[in-house]
This record gives sequence, C-alpha cells and structure tokens, in this order.
Amino acid sequence: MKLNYLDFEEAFEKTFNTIDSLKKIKKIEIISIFESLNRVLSKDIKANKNLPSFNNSAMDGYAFKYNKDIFEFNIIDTIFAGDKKDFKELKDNECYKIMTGAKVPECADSIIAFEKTVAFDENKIRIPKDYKKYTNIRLKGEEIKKDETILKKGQKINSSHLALLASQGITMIEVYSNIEIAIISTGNELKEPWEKASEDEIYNVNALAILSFLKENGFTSKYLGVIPDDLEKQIEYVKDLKSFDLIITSGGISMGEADFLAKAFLENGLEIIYHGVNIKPGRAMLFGKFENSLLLSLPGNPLAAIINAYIFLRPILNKMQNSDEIYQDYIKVKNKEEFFVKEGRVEAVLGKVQNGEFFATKNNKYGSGMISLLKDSNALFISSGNIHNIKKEEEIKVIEFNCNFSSKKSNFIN
Ligand SMILES: Nc1nc2c(c(=O)[nH]1)N[C@H]1C(S)=C(S)[C@@H](COP(=O)(O)OP(=O)(O)OC[C@H]3O[C@@H](n4cnc5c(N)ncnc54)[C@H](O)[C@@H]3O)O[C@H]1N2
Ligand code: MOO
Repeated sequence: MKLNYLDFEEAFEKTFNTIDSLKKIKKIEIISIFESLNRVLSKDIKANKNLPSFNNSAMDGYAFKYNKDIFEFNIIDTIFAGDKKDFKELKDNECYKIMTGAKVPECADSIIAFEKTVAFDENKIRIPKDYKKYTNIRLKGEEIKKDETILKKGQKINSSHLALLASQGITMIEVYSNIEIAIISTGNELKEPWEKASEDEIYNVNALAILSFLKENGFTSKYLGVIPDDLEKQIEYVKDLKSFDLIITSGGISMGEADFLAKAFLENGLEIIYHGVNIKPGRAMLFGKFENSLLLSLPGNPLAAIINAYIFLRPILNKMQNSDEIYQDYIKVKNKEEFFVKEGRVEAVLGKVQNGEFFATKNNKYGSGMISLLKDSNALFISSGNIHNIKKEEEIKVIEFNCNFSSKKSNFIN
C-alpha cells in the first residue's frame, strides 16, 4: 500500500468535520462535584447567592462610620466571623473591633486594619487624618450577583471552577458522559511489561503510554490488549469495537507485510478519512469513521505515537467530549541553539522550555524509534515545511505538553 501524505492543515480540518458528522446523542449525567474534576459541563450554572452574600470585613481591624472630622473612636464591642446577633447603632465616635470575614453592621461604612491605626489601646483607636471612606469592606454581590451565569456549558472543570461551585454550595452538576475509548496494540513482537521478554522481543510501550496520556488529559479508556498480526483474527476482533466512541490503535499501519490493521477495519465497514499525513514523525497515521465511532491509528514508533497524540489526539478528545476548550494554545519563546528541519513537510521537534527559552532535544538529531527523549522534553516546535534553520535567539512558537486549550484555533505553526 502506498500512502498519500495529506497536508497537515487539511488533516486537521477533515478530522473536525468528521467529528461533526457523527450522529451522536449527547449523553449527560448528574454527578457530585467531588467526582467532577476534568468533566465537561452540559449546561450553564447560575449563582445560587450573591458573592459575598453580606457586607464583610476584608481585614482584622475596626469598623466605623466615616466622618471627615472624627479621628478617635471608642471600641464598644467585638464582631467575629460567623456572629449573627444584631449589633447596635454606632454613635459618631464609636467603633467595633471586627475580624476578617465578619459581617459589617449597616451602621459602619469603613474599616481600618489594626496596624493602620495611629494609636490604639483596649478601649480606643486613633486613625490617620487622610484615611479614606469605604476602605476594606467587601460589599454584598460585588463579585457575583445571584442568578448570574457563573460557568458555561462546555467548561471543563478544574480546581478553580470547583472553588467557585463550593462557594455557592453547589454540590451536584450536570456533565456530559465520558466518551468511551478503546486502546489496542498490534504486533507479534510485543510483550506486556509484566511478561518476560527475550532479547528478540520488545515491551509494549504504547498501550501504557497512551492510556496514561489519556488519564493526564482527564479521559478514561479501556486497554483491550494486543491484536495478533493475522488478518482473519483481526477481522473478527474488530467487529465488536463499534460500541466505543473512539478506538485508538498503534502500529500496523505503514507498509510492512504484517501491517493489515487498516484492512481488518475496512472489511468491517471503515471509511478512511485519511491515511498518511505530511508530518514527521507520525506520517503513517490513519483516521477514519467506523459507523458512529472513530478510529485513530497511531504509528507504532512510540515517539511518533505520542507526538501525534499531543498534536492530533488532544483536540479530537476535547471536541468529542463537547468541551469548549479544544485547540492548543502556543507560547512564544526564544530559541536557545540553532537547529535544522527539513523543508517540504511539517516537522514536530521535541524540546524543553525553561524560563522562556527553547532547547531542541538532541538538537533535533534523533529517530522516531527512540523512547527516552520524551521524558527529557516538555514542548513541541512545529515547522511549516517552508523553513530550514531556526536560528539562535529567534522568537518561535511552541506548544507545551501541558498547554492551555481555547475555543479559538491558534496558529502554532512556525
Ligand atoms: N517502507 C516504509 N517503511 C516505513 C515507513 C515508510 O514510509 N515506508 N514509515 C516508517 C515510519 S515513519 C513509521 S512511524 C513506521 C510506522 O509503522 P507502523 O505504524 O505500521 O508500526 P509497526 O510497523 O507496527 O511498528 C513500528 C515500530 O514500532 C514498534 N512498536 C509498535 N507497537 C509498539 C508498542 N505498542 N510499543 C512499543 N513499540 C511498538 C515496532 O516494534 C516497530 O519497531 O513505519 C516505518 N516504516
Ligand atoms: O511515523 Mo514515523 O515515526 O514518521 O517517523
């Protein structure tokens, strides 16, 4: 089989159009916020209450009614956070001692921190003459108003969102059900890491690498094992996979005589969207529609498989999960040492970003069969195919392994 290598951008576009064309019922479920990290909201969430829900003190200090001519106040009582009793009206020269977070009585409009007073004793304080009115009061509803939308449908939940939900006493939320993902490896040469491998055999790197890659990105998956390099057996095996939303395989898709994975899927009705992308590494990649599920076949070489996962798989997952944050954001950094890429194809170069500088891993002199380089890298530089050398000190765009995602497609290609 001879592969036609599809233009990189076109592959991206076809991928997204294919996801859009799937006839999918968006399944939802209601879950506890304790189980909701990385899940995607299936509806907007409104505020249950104002934030803050009462005027409260931003400092440990004294609450008083501002008067431009009064600078000394007698302390008449102390208000602690959580105090609910009614505090009596303050006279002009009276104040309350008040703790951070405590409810500020209606009669007070300003707070001074203990350390900002000019003098104080048990009973009295003096404030500076230039002290400003309304200082240090966190006003009811100043941050969020009751019924305001606080989180939008499509939001992937992180700890900051959970802080907000907790502040509202919201404990159950509606999310999209997790997409179901199957992971399959191919290759008779593979032994699982817990098996004994002879010097002629290799360990299965991709299954665990992809499984944990998915976990890092908030997705769960089922590892279904290694399919034997035998067409008849593969045809049988593949039949049962249509119930998954996404099937991720690795290996068996280039031109080797035992590479008949694509054929096994084709025999079962696979519609190939593309097979081969003009990118190094990872050009053997196959993407297809398998009834209402998708097949992403990553190359066997672990480094190529993982790089493709960073570039292609992450946006696919985000989109399939109905997240709003789909596309990788790039950052701009300074290139530390000159390195070279080939013209005429997109090239993904591993590197390490440190304090705003990019170091190409091994100066971009490595093969896609290597494995250890991934652990020494934390970012990818992606060339357009129109450049050859990337000079020292040049400003470049890179995608970090743990990049942010946004709803707008960014142009991360250099
Ligand atoms: N004549 C050609 N040969 C190859 C081409 C080509 O264009 N023409 N492309 C090369 C490139 S680039 C890649 S990448 C590989 C992709 O091949 P496959 O996706 O079919 O993968 P395999 O042939 O099955 O395996 C390649 C390599 O990776 C190892 N492997 C496979 N699975 C695993 C795994 N789960 N864990 C660890 N290592 C794995 C396998 O042993 C091979 O060494 O094709 C080139 N050939
Ligand atoms: O897919 Mo291969 O790893 O391009 O190098």
